[in-house]
Amino acid sequence: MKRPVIIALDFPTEQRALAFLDQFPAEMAVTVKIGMELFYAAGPAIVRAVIARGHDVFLDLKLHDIPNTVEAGMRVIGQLGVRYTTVHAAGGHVMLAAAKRGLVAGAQAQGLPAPTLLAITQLTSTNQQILNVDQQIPGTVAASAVHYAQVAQASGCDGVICSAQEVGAIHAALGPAFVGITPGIRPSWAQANDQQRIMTPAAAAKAGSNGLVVGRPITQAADPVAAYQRILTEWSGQHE
Ligand SMILES: O=C(O)c1cc(=O)[nH]c(=O)n1[C@@H]1O[C@H](COP(=O)(O)O)[C@@H](O)[C@H]1O
Repeated sequence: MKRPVIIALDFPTEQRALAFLDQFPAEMAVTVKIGMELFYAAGPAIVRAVIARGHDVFLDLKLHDIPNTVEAGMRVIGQLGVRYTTVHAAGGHVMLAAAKRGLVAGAQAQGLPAPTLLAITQLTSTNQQILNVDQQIPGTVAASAVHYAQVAQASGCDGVICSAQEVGAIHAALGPAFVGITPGIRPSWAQANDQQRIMTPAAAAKAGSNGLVVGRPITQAADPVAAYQRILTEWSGQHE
């Protein structure tokens, strides 16, 4: 299976996002994540523009609403030609199953392969205090992440978004084929920012992560292409 280093294209405008991508050699296809900031600013047009340049798109809109609304939203996302998309596992079984149904129906309507549906378990910005006090969920963050992964798998999701700190436990509980994509990645030379449950690319690879999501350590680097390649080398070096 392809193990991508997914670049989080967290920019406020289409111009800034495309100018960032212009720094990469034309023949270098990458996987980029378009999240709420860029999508709210530039809509489906930026998704199509990035795909037209030959890149894979992970559309990260983290749907969480009543099942009917999520199913309808996913039907539209399924028509865009993206490789991955996200939903919140906290929405529960009925909503997650509706998300999968909508995504598959949308892709089929366009004759496209269905995107990989990834459920958010516990955000990498969540710590023990947020879990126990704000969310009123007892136990550890890791136990909650594994639980949400079980709900996601039982509902037809293809994998989860989790911290690399939990991906080993999720694979142990649910099998290695269930995809675990891990943000909260910080090379030793980068700042943590607002992330709480972080890991280096090498440690995430050893823990069994199926793909990294990396934003600021690449997008805010003085030389983003060099930063991307440095992370790629650290990450893929551990898989050989
Ligand atoms: O769904 C995500 O991609 C996501 C889930 C999560 O638990 N934590 C997390 O950081 N992300 C996203 O991953 C990216 C991380 O960006 P940096 O912290 O700049 O590397 C952002 O676009 C976040 O929205």
